[in-house]
Amino acid sequence: MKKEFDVVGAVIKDKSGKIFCALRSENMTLPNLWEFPGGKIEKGEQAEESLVREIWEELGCRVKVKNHICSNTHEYEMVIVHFSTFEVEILEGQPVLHEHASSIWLAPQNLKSLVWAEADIPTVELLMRETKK
Ligand SMILES: Nc1nc2c([nH]c(=O)n2[C@H]2C[C@H](O)[C@@H](COP(=O)(O)OP(=O)(O)OP(=O)(O)O)O2)c(=O)[nH]1
Repeated sequence: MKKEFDVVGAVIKDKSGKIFCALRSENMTLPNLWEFPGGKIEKGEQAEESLVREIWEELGCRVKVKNHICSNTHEYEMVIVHFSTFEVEILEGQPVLHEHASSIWLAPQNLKSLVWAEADIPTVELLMRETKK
């Protein structure tokens, strides 16, 4: 049986509405794919708590979790990921890459120029649709 994980991802927007996108490094699972920073929800954690912890570990900044954006399940070759994204606001600091290979701030309409982890596509499409309204 495939392993299943609950995973949270953060949609961080700057003042102009650009979104923070992070590139998974070669030594991570799903290498060289773009994602929303975050990670697996650990036992006993709420999704929001995990996201605050993961962003602190991965990007060294303090964040507040705002609204839920999207939840979906994606079956990869090796694992099944239950993925939820939330908009987060930076309270303190700026993202510094501790684990990712690279990062970029992109306007929502340009998000599709990156190659995303497959579980992230529903969030990417929703963010792109929102700006067209
Ligand atoms: N963080 C994150 N993981 C994602 C995204 N999309 C997606 O499919 N994933 C997958 C990749 C991994 O299989 C899983 C999360 O793993 P991770 O390596 O980021 O999480 P983690 O730091 O808690 O894991 P670990 O290395 O401590 O085991 O979810 C995304 O946008 N952000």
